[in-house]
Amino acid sequence: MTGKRTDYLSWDEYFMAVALLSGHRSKDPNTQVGACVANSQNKIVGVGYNGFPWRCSDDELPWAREGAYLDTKYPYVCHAELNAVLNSISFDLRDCRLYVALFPCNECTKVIIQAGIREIIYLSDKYKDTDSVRAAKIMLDKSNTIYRQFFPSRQVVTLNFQVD
Ligand SMILES: Nc1nc(=O)n([C@H]2C[C@H](O)[C@@H](COP(=O)(O)O)O2)cc1CO
Ligand SMILES: [Zn+2]
Repeated sequence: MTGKRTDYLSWDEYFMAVALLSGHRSKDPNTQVGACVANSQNKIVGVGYNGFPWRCSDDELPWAREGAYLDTKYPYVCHAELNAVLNSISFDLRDCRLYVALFPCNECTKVIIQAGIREIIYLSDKYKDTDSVRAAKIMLDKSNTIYRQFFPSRQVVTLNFQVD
């Protein structure tokens, strides 16, 4: 009997929680996505969330989902996965895992594969019926990149700023 805590976070829970926490930085009013890249030593090497590019003001670009293409967020927003890869401390993410709240789109999938990431762990696949996600899965299958949905054994992780 070591007295060790038993309810500590698993690695999967920990990295997914970091991804979700990062998503809380997103200004997107509809979908907040966070991503976290972990290496084979279980060290975090990059995090990101969906947002507009550097120096492109959140107050000037639109967050709309509908309307003329240029008046929506879609042409401008950087996806969480892209930011996590670009923010990472190493250019070479060979054998890393990417934790992300939402299944990657086809464009991020290209970046993920080219960076050397070998496994994607995701929570939601809410856009699975889109051609973007279909194309993503075609590329992931062909490149032998593993993807698996994460089914947590707990529903909530609470953060309390009040510590004693
Ligand atoms: N995997 C993803 N990572 C992301 O960061 N996003 C971002 C782009 C948008 O800012 C938002 C999706 O907006 P909506 O279409 O659900 O209102 O999430 C979207 C996807 C979906 O492919
Ligand atoms: Zn994407």
